[in-house]
Amino acid sequence: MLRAVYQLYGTSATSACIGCAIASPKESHTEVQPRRQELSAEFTNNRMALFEKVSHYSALHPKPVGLVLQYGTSGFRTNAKQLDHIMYRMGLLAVLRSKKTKATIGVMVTASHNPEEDNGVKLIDPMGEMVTPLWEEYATQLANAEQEGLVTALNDIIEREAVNMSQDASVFIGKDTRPSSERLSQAVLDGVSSLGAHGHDYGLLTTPQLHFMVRCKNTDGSYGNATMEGYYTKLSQAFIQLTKHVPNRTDDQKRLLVDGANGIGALKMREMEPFLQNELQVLLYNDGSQGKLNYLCGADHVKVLQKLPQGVEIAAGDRCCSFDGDADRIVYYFNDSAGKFHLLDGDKIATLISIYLKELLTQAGLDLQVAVVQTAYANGSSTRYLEETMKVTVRCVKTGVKHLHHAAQEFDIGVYFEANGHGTVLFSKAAEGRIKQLALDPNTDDEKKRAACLLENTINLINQTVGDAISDMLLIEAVLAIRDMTVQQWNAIYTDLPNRQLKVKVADRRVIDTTDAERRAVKPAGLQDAIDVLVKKYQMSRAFVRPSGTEDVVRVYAEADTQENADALAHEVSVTVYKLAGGVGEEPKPLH
Ligand SMILES: CC(=O)N[C@H]1[C@@H](OP(=O)(O)O)O[C@H](CO)[C@@H](O)[C@@H]1O
Ligand SMILES: [Mg+2]
Repeated sequence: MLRAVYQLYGTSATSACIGCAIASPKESHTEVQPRRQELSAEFTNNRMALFEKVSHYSALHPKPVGLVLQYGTSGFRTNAKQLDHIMYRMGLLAVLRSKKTKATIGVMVTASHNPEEDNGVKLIDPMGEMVTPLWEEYATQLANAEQEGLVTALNDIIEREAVNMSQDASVFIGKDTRPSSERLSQAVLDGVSSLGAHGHDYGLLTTPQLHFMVRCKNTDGSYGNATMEGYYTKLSQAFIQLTKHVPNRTDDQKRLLVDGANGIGALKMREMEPFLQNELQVLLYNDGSQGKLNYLCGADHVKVLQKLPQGVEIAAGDRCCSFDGDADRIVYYFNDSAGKFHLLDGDKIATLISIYLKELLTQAGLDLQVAVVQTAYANGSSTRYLEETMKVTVRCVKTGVKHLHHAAQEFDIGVYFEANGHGTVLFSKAAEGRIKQLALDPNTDDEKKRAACLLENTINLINQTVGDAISDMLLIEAVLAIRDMTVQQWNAIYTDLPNRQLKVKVADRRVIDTTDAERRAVKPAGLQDAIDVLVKKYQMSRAFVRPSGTEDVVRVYAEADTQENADALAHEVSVTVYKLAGGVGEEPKPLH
């Protein structure tokens, strides 16, 4: 197994020019040559000892021969049985990333809304954002190296990134409540320690909480304290500040039903409750004491099936929300007095928050641009409302939070939400500065000061690193209270176009290629033309297809003037995909 190391370093010690520790052998500075050789030998010995340790421990986390996995839309995600070697290797990669960035890196063990048997892992960069795309590629390379090639693959990354191996490293690790998460996070820790680095294990916490911790650590506490208490204190204080001036909030207004998806979000809501000092009265369902994670409950179930989760006792008009399995997504809903279900998804959340922010900015007299970032899955009515009624800039990007986050960073205030409820708000440094300055300025008039203070507390309430169900929930609750709005009034801002999402199984989903933020298919030939013909048959219609980044399926989305038409269009497009893109199994059947 160690042959690769000897091949790399055995023949010529001076060729080991990695990082800044060793000067290039091509330089001909004769005076320093002996010292350099001495250093090189020591360096080589250290590196070999390190790699021997990596090899030794990696044998305890062996890769199934031939297994190929990809760092997908949201990290690696598959059946938990296939992930032990991936976890170990992500521990190694996190150490390299930490040395490279000279900062703490996060590793989260979770498979979010996937079934309980699955698991996954994602890396968190220094400011709490998703790891940069180039390192996603490294993650895939390292994950797929066969056992005997692991050290070579590791060394390749070290060389390409000129990682200084003598730099200290620090890695934060967290996990969700899946039964496999304990063992898998231990494998991450093994990877971290086999490269001689320090891993801090937070144990159970939500994905966005780990993102928060990483950012706190790397900003020396200016974002908050990197502890659970630090997180709860920061958010609950901001929430209490925001709601304390709202007159006569009734118990009904403070009451919220929360579906915890039988996951980590439920545990953390319980922990947070005392910090909220009864300003929010949470009735927690699917808290994990009985049901299975994500099973017939949680944000994804509610959004995709457009119906209530099991296990929630809802009365007409009750305001409810669902988290997903790692609490980075949230959707709201209610049943009206006729028993009809109404969903308030990521698009409705983005709209509510944008209205609130725009109004405060006007009151504060601050000329800051608010933009909303969506994906092709955003309901057409939301885009129309935002552009035509609210006159905000709307940007459409590819599916996946990293794309939304990136686009949102371009604006003073970027509100981004996927329709499924994953999103947050980003404030540029300049925008934050101007808001804070106005709140402090003794010459600011009362109305402006009030608006600036509300904006300042809003910033503190938002987890700007990534979508966060708890933080988003508190923000929505605060906005509804401040604006004295009911969930019904919020829902009436615009009416969703009926829509349908379907999945089609094909032999190889890579035969589909898309453009225009995934709204048009450029491959296979003829597919887009066929979709265009189908779309023309219906009123107010739109449809697109794209290969999923997290499941082995092609996703179909359609919307139209009525639910029947949306269903029919989605079905017809599914059949077209099946026929033109190599469908497998039975041909899709009509929904009705
Ligand atoms: C239509 C849809 O909801 N797609 C989800 C899903 O991605 P797919 O690439 O569609 O499988 O999982 C992603 C990760 O959680 C999430 O970012 C995305 O929005
Ligand atoms: Mg999630």
